[in-house]
Amino acid sequence: MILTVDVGNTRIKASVFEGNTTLESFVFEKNELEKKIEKILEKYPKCSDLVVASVGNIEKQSFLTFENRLKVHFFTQEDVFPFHNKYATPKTLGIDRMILAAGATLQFPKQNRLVIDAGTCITYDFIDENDNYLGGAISPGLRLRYESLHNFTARLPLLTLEEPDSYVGNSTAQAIHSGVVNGFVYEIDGFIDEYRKEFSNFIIILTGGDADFLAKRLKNTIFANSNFLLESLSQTYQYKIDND
Ligand SMILES: Nc1ncnc2c1ncn2[C@@H]1O[C@H](COP(=O)(O)OP(=O)(O)O)[C@@H](O)[C@H]1O
Ligand SMILES: CC(C)(COP(=O)(O)O)[C@@H](O)C(=O)NCCC(=O)O
Ligand SMILES: [K+]
Repeated sequence: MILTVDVGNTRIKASVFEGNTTLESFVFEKNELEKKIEKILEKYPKCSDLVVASVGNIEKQSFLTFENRLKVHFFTQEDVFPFHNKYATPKTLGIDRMILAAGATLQFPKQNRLVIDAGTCITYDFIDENDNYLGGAISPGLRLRYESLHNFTARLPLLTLEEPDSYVGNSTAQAIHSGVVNGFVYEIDGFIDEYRKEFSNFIIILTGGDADFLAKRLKNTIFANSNFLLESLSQTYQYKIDND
């Protein structure tokens, strides 16, 4: 039994796995890290490994306190991954993106794959059918768009996610919702269309905190799985054990 932990820039997500089966998933804030992990381990004392991917400001040291109870593995760019990394700056590639790419490679062998993670940022990651990780894109996520409109202007209010009435927003609030939500959807559909011009066939995996909201709004059909990063973390860890 293993406990996987994904430290994003907004929240921490965790899942307990028995083999490939997810037993339970959790979401919590950064200041609750230790307390929540303690609780999970109390409930699942059979966890033998704690596996972490962090792009947030929580470092390896925060997990060392658990080392006397179980094996702790904190993924870094130095680990073995099941793809050939063609990124020009592999040392600065987000570990979350590497885990997503690894999960896509292991779960969907020998095909082109595009992974879209709609979290704090939207990240796009493309792995071709020969398992070359090519790169992708990073853009502001849904909440980040609402917040930056407010933070970097004098007159725009801070709004929370709402379905726009139309793409022609007829008030300040509706114009913001249209710009953020429709812009978000158009961007993703636009990227997918662009990839289609170059690669005739590829599967698309959509994940992240906004995946479910997005999935029904995209014109492209996609496979949405909000737990894909944690599932990938469990599979990549297994891959590491088998290939180290
Ligand atoms: N309770 C919540 N708190 C914060 N963000 C949330 C919540 N529920 C949904 N979201 C959405 O999830 C996105 C963040 O996704 P998440 O996958 O948690 O990010 P990260 O992995 O970067 O921490 C935000 O853009 C926001 O719209
Ligand atoms: C792009 C990210 C900030 C996304 O973080 P997230 O939205 O998952 O919290 C993260 O993957 C990161 O810090 N990447 C480093 C730069 C890169 O991947 O090239
Ligand atoms: K992301």
